[in-house]
Amino acid sequence: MNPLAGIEATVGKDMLHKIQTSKILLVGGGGIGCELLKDLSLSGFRHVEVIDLDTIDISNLNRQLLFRSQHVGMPKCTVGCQVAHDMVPELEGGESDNLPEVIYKAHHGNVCDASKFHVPFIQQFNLVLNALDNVEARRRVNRLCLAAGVPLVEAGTTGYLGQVTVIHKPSQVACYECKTQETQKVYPICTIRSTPSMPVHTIVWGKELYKLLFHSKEGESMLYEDLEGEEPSTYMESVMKLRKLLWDEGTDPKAIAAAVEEVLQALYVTEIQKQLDMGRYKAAKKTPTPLSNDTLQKGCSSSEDCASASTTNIWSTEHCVAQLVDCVCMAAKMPRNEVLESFDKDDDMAMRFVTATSNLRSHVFGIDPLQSLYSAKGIAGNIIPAIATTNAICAGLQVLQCFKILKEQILKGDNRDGLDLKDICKYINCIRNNTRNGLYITASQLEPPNPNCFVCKNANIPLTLDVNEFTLELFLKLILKKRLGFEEPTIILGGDFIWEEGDGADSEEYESNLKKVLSKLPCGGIQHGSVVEVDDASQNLTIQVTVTHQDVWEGDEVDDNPFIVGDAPPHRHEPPRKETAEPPPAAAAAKPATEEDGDDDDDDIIVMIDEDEAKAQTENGDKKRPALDVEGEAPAKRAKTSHDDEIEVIEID
Ligand SMILES: Nc1ncnc2c1ncn2[C@@H]1O[C@H](COP(=O)(O)OP(=O)(O)OP(=O)(O)O)[C@@H](O)[C@H]1O
Ligand SMILES: [Zn+2]
Repeated sequence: MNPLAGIEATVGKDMLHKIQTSKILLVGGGGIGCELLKDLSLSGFRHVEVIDLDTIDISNLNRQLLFRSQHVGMPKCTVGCQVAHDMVPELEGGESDNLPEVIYKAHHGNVCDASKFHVPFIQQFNLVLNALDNVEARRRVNRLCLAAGVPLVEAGTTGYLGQVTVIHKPSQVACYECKTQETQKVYPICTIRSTPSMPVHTIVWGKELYKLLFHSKEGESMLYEDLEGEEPSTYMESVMKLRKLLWDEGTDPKAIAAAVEEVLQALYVTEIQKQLDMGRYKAAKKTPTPLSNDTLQKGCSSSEDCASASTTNIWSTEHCVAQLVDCVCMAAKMPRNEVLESFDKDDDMAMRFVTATSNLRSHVFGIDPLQSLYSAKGIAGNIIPAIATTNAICAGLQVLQCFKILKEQILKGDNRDGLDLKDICKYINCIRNNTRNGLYITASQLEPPNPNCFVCKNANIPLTLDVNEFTLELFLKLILKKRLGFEEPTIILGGDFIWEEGDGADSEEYESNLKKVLSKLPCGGIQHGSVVEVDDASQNLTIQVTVTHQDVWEGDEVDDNPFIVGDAPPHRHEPPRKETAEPPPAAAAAKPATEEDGDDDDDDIIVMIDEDEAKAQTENGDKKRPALDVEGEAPAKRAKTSHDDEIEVIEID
């Protein structure tokens, strides 16, 4: 019996032959990647190459079906390729002899490595499948495929939700970067500081409290207040005292324990009572209740073993107090450089600290439910558990899109540019609650490119900054690399080179420009109205940036170096205009960047904004379509488009 008879009956002889002779590149060998490898091999694909940078972790085994416990520690791509290779069905009677050899080739590395994965590499393949979990890598593959003219079948899942789409420049369809990738949830600062109402608010507060105690620069925490300033919160003095003791070497552990008790008293009793006395919570739905002195004292004198406390049970308030004392005393004993400056969900002490501190605050503010360490970790790290079934469904849908592309390639022969997938492929959504028509999987037409997309439409980028404060170094790091995804930028001003890097570049020649502010660069410098050209040969990308100079914004420290990519708002500190129905400029809520932004923790998708900005955002509504995969954030529902009425059931044609 021919093991591929089923496939042949479904797709036809010519298509099966195309499947057997095509070359496929798969980027990412994790949850979706394993499903894809299984689907591809069982469908008869004989040449598949996989790029993945990771090794197999024990936590992957529940859903990454090609891996077993003996594979833990080995590269995902190597094991995935071996297992999938052995699953490719061979035909009986030597019929497979006329077919190309079965090659499942692993590339253990980062797809952003321009020395290995470049446009000519991509051009070897009939199509590329993405099974990634982060924006940076997706952005890179998007650009490589656009430059190479190779179709990309992109997918992402978040819990029960999944999306699949096809990107192909010659087909004039939207690319991955045509829409802003929303990666941050926004909470007003005042909610976090004074009026929390949800567990996530107290967890964010706990992370900031961690920073206030352990970060080398206390000002990095949004809870920081200057003791010399106007009416600092009552806890600032005791927190600063504890910080000093922690930073001084050889402090008596008893002094630390006493100082922690003082901080707890100030945070959960004195400050709350002060706010109540000032009538702050008169109109609030729930009035906070200060922590009882009895709980504080019992917790502080507890001798429970905190390090091995349950991670799945909810700790009592007394135990939370004991945990905080234990965490701070433990940090005091550690060498300074071993205590993390900012919270990391994978650091045991940091996680115990944040669980305890946020639960005490939730208790005081009557916020339900209190969290176990395990569930607090989910919220703090914004983890939505991956669901194997969603991955399997999306991978299957990706392979169906592959069939459509390959069928079109049979019709168009070798003419890469003649391929038009606009009306062939679909944008597919997997949803948790069915549509009015009872569908859980919906498909709509691929959207056209965004005319303002600088990646696929070479649109000019407006950039607003202070040219007398911004150095070339910051321009490269914060704007070109971090914000715009350039790998090896070359900067040209009025026809002359200002900066060059990458293969064969003579960066040393331009080294002296790095520390210069933009207006003082050679060739007349970058001034108000200058048009700067930036090339990146590694991704065949050339852009033009039109610079608008704006003096350092009122109220901002020069060191914060704010900038706005996109249309600048009339004035960043202008109050929201209530009467206007006009949507805000795309970048109006852009967060001022600091140099530290480059070290952002990927898990930290929560930002704080001030009340005015928060109101402006809610009043104007969020018009963005959610990202294909927003790490850890439910893509909710796709914004309604003109195509949404054309929902259809997926079928193989
Ligand atoms: N820049 C990159 N280059 C190559 N592979 C990448 C890159 N970024 C991510 N990946 C790979 O993409 C895969 C994504 O798979 P998945 O979302 O299942 O993540 P995971 O790390 O396996 O699971 P989890 O994060 O849930 O533990 C991972 O195997 C990861 O190694
Ligand atoms: Zn685009």
